[in-house]
Amino acid sequence: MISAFTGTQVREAEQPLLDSGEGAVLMQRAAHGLAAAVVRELQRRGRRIYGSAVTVLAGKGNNGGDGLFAAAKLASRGMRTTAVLTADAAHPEALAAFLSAGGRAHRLAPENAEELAVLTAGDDAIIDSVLGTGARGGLRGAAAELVSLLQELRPALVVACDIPSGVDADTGEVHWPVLPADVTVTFGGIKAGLLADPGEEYAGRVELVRIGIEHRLPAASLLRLEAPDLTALVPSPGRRDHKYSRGVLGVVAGSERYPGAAVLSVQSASATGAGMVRYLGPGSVARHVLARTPEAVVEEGSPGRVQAWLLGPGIPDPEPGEPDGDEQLRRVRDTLEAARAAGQPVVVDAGALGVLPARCPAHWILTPHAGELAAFLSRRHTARGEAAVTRDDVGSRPLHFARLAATDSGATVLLKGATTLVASPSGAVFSQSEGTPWLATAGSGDVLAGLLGSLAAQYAETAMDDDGPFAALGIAPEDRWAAAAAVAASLHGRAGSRASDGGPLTARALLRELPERWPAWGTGTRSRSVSMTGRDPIRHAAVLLWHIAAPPRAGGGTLSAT
Ligand SMILES: NC(=O)C1=CN([C@@H]2O[C@H](COP(=O)(O)OP(=O)(O)OC[C@H]3O[C@@H](n4cnc5c(N)ncnc54)[C@H](O)[C@@H]3O)[C@@H](O)[C@H]2O)[C@@H](O)CC1
Ligand SMILES: Nc1ncnc2c1ncn2[C@@H]1O[C@H](COP(=O)(O)OP(=O)(O)O)[C@@H](O)[C@H]1O
Ligand SMILES: [K+]
Repeated sequence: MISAFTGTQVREAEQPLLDSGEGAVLMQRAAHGLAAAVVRELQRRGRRIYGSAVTVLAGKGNNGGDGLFAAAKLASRGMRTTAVLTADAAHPEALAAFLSAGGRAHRLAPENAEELAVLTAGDDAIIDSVLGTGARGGLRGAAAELVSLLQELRPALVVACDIPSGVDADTGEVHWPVLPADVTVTFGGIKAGLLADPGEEYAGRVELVRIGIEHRLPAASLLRLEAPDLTALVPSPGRRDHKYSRGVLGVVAGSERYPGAAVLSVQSASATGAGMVRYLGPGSVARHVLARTPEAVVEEGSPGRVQAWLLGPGIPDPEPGEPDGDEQLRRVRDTLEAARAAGQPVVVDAGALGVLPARCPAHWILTPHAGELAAFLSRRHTARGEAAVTRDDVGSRPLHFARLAATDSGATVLLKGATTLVASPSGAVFSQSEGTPWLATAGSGDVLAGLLGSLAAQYAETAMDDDGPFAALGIAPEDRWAAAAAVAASLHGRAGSRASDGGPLTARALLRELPERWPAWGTGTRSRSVSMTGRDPIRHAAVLLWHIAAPPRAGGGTLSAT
């Protein structure tokens, strides 16, 4: 699992060492890691180190100090080094070290910004050390102009020091302009803003350099599941399990207008391990569902026992002033009441988001995209006389609004996007980013909803217990449903990347990829390996053994009929 921290958390962890006079040592470690990353990246690209040119854009704080010390180290390896000092001052010791290593320094001013941009853009590498965790707001004045020009000139390699300047280390909010990095070398702890959009988009590959403060860090502000976590968390049946004990999912989805969402979500749930799927909806939709998933059970009256519910895919939003006008929405409301009384987990998607009560339990998982989250929050805010929230607001501050929705409603909130964020009402957040933009295709969210519903049904009985797999990974009880949703987001993203293979994909192709790759999600997808905490090796071994013992599936096959 990858842990990420706010800038404040990292600074607080550093403080005792700064107080005891070890700041210079920390900075040397950071600079050493930064210089090594530049060398590695140039070598990866087949560039010689000796004689290549690197420019450091250095601000006046410690971030600039890191960059100047790193450039001094690169100068001593024979690189041609230039510093562009973006402020009226620079870290004095670092600048002295840089100059005595043979570096040349220019002071940036409005008059020379264009000339320096052209000079710098042709270099083999640029180090962005203008602003770090001490930034307030973004680049201004000549520094903003220089970076805007550099953006257009597309430098060969940009390595950001700690965080791309202009990205908020705590939230991932972006103050433009920002120079997009190929690599961000971050110190002491990964900054949360590197794993949340829009900041993540500017960070490139993230590398963590340990500087000796790691054991002082508090609980992470943001977590990301990795392949070994999925291995531990994806459910697999015990030898004596039967279809009811494996988890039964009830689905209220689809409408005359959008029958496909019911088809896809039921098929997805059925293909991803639920022991049984019970479908509730209009007869015409049920016929489509059965045509694709004959193993689903269509319920006409009150359904048999279920462990969890999926409500809402393909159900239109409630009409203003007439929330109960629609037959499916009435079912959703009734089911929500029954599920609350029974303590059942519920996945709430699309139209069902419009009929939620003011307070929900944490085992209800909402799955909005940015537009749906904006509408959800706006309904609540305007009812209290507060300002509405737009889709753009959510797009520029997704971490803030996902957290707000979770704390305000009490539910777990999975906000879909390029990076999917899952906020627990406790404030903890998971961030998963294994997908591909090709996943932005109609029906892809319905597949996610079915997958998450299926997992919720399988997790409902015992997985959240203190001797279950989430506890074994050190996940706090109040954050386990958020982790469950993160498992779904991760599997969905990985399946999407495989189904796409760099090209367009359909929701049907995504469906085929999910179960086929069930045992092998961990391999071959982009993952940022940093640190793993508290994995239970015994359970891990047991799961692996099950996968080894399971017969290989036929190529392209799914567990359900297609
Ligand atoms: N504290 C430490 O000992 C360590 C800190 N490290 C580095 O230090 C950085 C944090 O250093 P600082 O606290 O000096 O913070 P910064 O280097 O981010 O810069 C803060 C300085 O920039 C100014 N400033 C803030 N916002 C600005 C803006 N929008 N435009 C222009 N100037 C602005 C401030 O007035 C302040 O002088 C980290 O990101 C990391 O790179 C590392 O060297 C590891 C050890
Ligand atoms: N640019 C992107 N990169 C990666 N994944 C994306 C991107 N855009 C959307 N997705 C994913 O695709 C899915 C789309 O869901 P949704 O918007 O509900 O679509 P629909 O309602 O049409 O099924 C979500 O899982 C989301 O995270
Ligand atoms: K920086």
